Amino acid sequence: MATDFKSIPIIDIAPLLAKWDDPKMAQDPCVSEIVKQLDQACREAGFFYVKGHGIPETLVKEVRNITHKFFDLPYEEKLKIKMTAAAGYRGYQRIGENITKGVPDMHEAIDCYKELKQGMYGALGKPMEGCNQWPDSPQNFKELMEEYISLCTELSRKIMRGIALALGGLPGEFEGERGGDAFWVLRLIGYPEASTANGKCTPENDIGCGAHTDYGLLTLVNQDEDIIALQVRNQSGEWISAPPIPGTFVCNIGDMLKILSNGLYESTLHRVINNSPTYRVCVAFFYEPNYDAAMEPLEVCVRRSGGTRKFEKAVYGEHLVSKVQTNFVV
Ligand SMILES: N=C(N)NCCCC[C@H](N)C(=O)O
Ligand SMILES: O=C(O)CCC(=O)C(=O)O
Ligand SMILES: [Fe+2]
Repeated sequence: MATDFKSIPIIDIAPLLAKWDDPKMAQDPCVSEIVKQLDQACREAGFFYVKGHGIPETLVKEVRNITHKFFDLPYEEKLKIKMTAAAGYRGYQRIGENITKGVPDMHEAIDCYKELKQGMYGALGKPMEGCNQWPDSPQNFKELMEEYISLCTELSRKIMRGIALALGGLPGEFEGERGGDAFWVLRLIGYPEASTANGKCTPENDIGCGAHTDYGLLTLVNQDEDIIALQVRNQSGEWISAPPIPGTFVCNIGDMLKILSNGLYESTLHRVINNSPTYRVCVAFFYEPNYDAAMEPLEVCVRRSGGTRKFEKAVYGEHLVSKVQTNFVV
């Protein structure tokens, strides 16, 4: 968010996806063009839309539809998969349960995380250990989400190869020890329609999700069509809308990429306000580093940003746990 951007750029990443695996991808002129666009978007806004991402639109929609169906169920039914600390913070949370800067958010959600093998990361992994809780109804929920997670993981990995080049690194910069066993988070979120008085929506009353940054590397936002609710903060503090654009994901940078890039890219503040008369669903996929990866500024980024290391080492899993434990008072 280093500028006063007024809108969020759209990047067609199809040529990057076609060459993601090519040892000479960095020399390819079509890839270079996309890398340039990614670099500019990440420096200026920390947010961009991707089109040409290759995930079938039918699946993208179906994931939102089935999420609507789940949130339409009676409360008691949803409570069958209630999120608890003992379940590794996985499962359903009611409206107001997630807290941002001390204020309850007006959303309900199901949180899912990559499953960690018991004891795999010792004390570091313990708070997040547990099995994802999937509802029995609607049918096929788990299967659909698992397919979606797998496609989003692949897509994110390929976009991160473009971002690695944008930072002046090698394509595999975010693989291996940093991201070769990437952690992920999936949040299925429901934002109630704005409350109405005399048939009119009361503007700016309820914050669906308070201003925050995301925690990892890259977020892919799949939001309901026809409702404008996601807002991104620019340098002067204006809130710029990120309206839904069919066939795209909204992508944004997380805290770990801010560290890795030595602040060349920032994790931009954003929030959600659903002022529409319609219930809104968003499916957010968070692509993260390896759970136990220690993040520090890449050499090339330190050089490119004046030679001073701006951030201390941070372990991704520690960052996640500290966030999760302040989001929920369970
Ligand atoms: N994994 C992510 N990014 N989750 C987004 C939740 C943001 C709200 C949360 N209460 C917070 O304050 O972070
Ligand atoms: O609902 C949205 O559009 C975005 C949600 C979000 O920012 C988050 O869950 O981190
Ligand atoms: Fe977010």
